[in-house]
Amino acid sequence: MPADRVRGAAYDVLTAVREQDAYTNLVLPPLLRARQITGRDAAFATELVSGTIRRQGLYDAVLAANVDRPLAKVDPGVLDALRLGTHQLLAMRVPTHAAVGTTVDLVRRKVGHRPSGFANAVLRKVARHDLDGWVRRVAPDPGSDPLGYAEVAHAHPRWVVEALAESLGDRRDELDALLAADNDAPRVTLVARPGLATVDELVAAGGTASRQSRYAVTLPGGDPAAVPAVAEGRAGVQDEGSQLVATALADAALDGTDARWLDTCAGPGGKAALLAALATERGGLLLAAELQHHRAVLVRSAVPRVVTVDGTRPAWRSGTFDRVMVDAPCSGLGALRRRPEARWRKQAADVDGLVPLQETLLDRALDAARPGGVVAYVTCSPVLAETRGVVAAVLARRDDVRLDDAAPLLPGVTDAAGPLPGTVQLWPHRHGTDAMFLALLRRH
Ligand SMILES: C[S@@+](CC[C@H](N)C(=O)[O-])C[C@H]1O[C@@H](n2cnc3c(N)ncnc32)[C@H](O)[C@@H]1O
Repeated sequence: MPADRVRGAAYDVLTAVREQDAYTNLVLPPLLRARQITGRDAAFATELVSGTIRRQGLYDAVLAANVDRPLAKVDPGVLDALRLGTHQLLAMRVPTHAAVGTTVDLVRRKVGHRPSGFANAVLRKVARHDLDGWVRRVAPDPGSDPLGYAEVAHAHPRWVVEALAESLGDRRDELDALLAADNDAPRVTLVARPGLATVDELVAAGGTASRQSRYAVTLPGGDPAAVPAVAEGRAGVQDEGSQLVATALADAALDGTDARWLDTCAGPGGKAALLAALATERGGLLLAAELQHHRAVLVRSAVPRVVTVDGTRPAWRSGTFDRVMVDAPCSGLGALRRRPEARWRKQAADVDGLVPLQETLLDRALDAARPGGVVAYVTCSPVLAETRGVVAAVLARRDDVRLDDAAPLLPGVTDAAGPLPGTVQLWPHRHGTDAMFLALLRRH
């Protein structure tokens, strides 16, 4: 059983996420390093924190059924500890005596002696049923209220359930699988940056080559920074979907020059690093642009030419680039696996606010492309307003652009038709990737 300092670390991350709006992915790794929590203990802490936050909506419904007052009246620190205990009981196969005993200890150490009896009583009640048993008790009937069931059983806010259901279109029967995939920890996937590292090198370091991206290798676990190619910046950690959309842009057929590439929304630089390596192999050059200076600085570690500019008011001449990537700021509803707290923080109104920016960024990116040049419009969201809506709106007001067929540019990928002909939509439950959307547009 991991020592209590592991659960103490998990509790402290939950506190930072709740009190300071911190991001799990930014807070957890340095905290584990600072407390010298490594190996299996680090993996346990990561699953404890991420799983607890992802499923918070469900765990709160379970706890509400076992507490005799509204959860809002429970001390927030005690509630965090109860959520951690509930995740261990219902999803981590920690024996009841260990999950309950360590949570009661945690409450005593972090909050005080008084609420420890309460925590003990509540968790003993939670331990009476398994996860499925609790879902049957606290979620609406899936037959009569499928979206209400999905909201509670898979712990997603209602508006997210509705947006994802809509984005599945005529495959709405996959909703449960999609939402369940959002609750799984994503595999750690590496990219072998072309010309700098090889897939064979990463396989020799213990990874498994993927059949979808020709540069992707998945790791069985452990710390990716321990792989020498990653430590040296020749390889990186990158979702396979991100690799696929970047290579699709690089592989699109092009007549004429192929030397000037642009990434208009480059920070923190994952796709820019891959595109820069591919451009360099062909004797070309990538210009990476990013609005926020601190994110532009991150891009610089892997890309030589980086500028801090607003992609809606570009500093480059129109009609000059052969290939352009617009990886637009988006709701991120396709990457919920990776950002445990994101689903609870975002609002439906965020999408409405993003769409005009996405349209303008795509418009300016099309201006930047030369006649015959190709533009990839990418989101890590499958929400139709951000994908189909943006592309259709921009196509409707321009007569110098057409939509290319992107599907043949992802030869290892099947069953990924997007919401407009020729577009691609990847899915966590079908492809094991983030739900990346890709449209390839061509200037003429
Ligand atoms: C989805 S992220 C890009 C991720 C990046 N391509 C990668 O693979 O690492 C979108 C980025 O667009 C940037 N951004 C937002 N508005 C922008 C604008 N008007 N011009 C340029 N970049 C912008 C955000 O700061 C953010 O870094």
